[in-house]
Amino acid sequence: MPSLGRLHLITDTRPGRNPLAVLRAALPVARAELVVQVRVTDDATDREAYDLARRTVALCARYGATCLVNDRLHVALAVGAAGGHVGADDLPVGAARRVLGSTAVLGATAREPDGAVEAVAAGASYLGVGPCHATSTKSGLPAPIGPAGVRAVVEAVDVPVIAIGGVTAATVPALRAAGAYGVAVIGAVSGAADPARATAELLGALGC
Ligand SMILES: Cc1ncc(COP(=O)(O)OP(=O)(O)O)c(N)n1
Ligand SMILES: Cc1ncsc1CCOP(=O)(O)O
Ligand SMILES: [Mg+2]
Repeated sequence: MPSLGRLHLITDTRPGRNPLAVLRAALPVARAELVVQVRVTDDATDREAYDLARRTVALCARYGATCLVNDRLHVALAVGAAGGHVGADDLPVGAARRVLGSTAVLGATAREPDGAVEAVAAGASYLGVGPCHATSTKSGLPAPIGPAGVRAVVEAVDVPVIAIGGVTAATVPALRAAGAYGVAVIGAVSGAADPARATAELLGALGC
């Protein structure tokens, strides 16, 4: 399996956002260091998810970036994405691994060490850990775990830990110091006035 990029950019498909424009800005800056996770709103149709994922796979291929699909693993397979990401409301990790096959990238959401160890045993190749900080991008989340919560998971597993939730360039150093391999963001890039510059700042903070 090729090495995982350290900056995960999750698409923002809420009304008024333009995920493909954001990707066109971020990809030339981050190239192979970028993992794009196609995440659509729950009310999006599979056809809408497929169309965005298909275009994202093509864009990523131009820059050597990796494309993953959130939740909808049949869409990941249909567009030839490198893999997918699942959480508590999605297919269990073991089932997701069977769907995607042994060589795919499979991310799983974890919040504490026990869940993290279980996810890795079931076949996760990286963990998305959070929310690290407060965020308004996703509702219904539990309290933030902070860098200390990230460290607890890092110490329990031997796969890359990707910190998520309210991550900005300013909060990256503490997350890296806690052992995070990389970070996943939505707002820090999609909500930025200049997404290319925001991408460069995140990469700089990650030491890439
Ligand atoms: C890298 C990364 N980490 C965590 C998540 C959250 O996944 P999940 O808990 O399934 O929530 P949704 O994103 O599906 O709403 C993620 N997507 N990516
Ligand atoms: C999908 C998800 N899962 C945990 S936090 C989060 C949202 C992250 O978005 P942002 O980077 O804008 O806080
Ligand atoms: Mg999910």
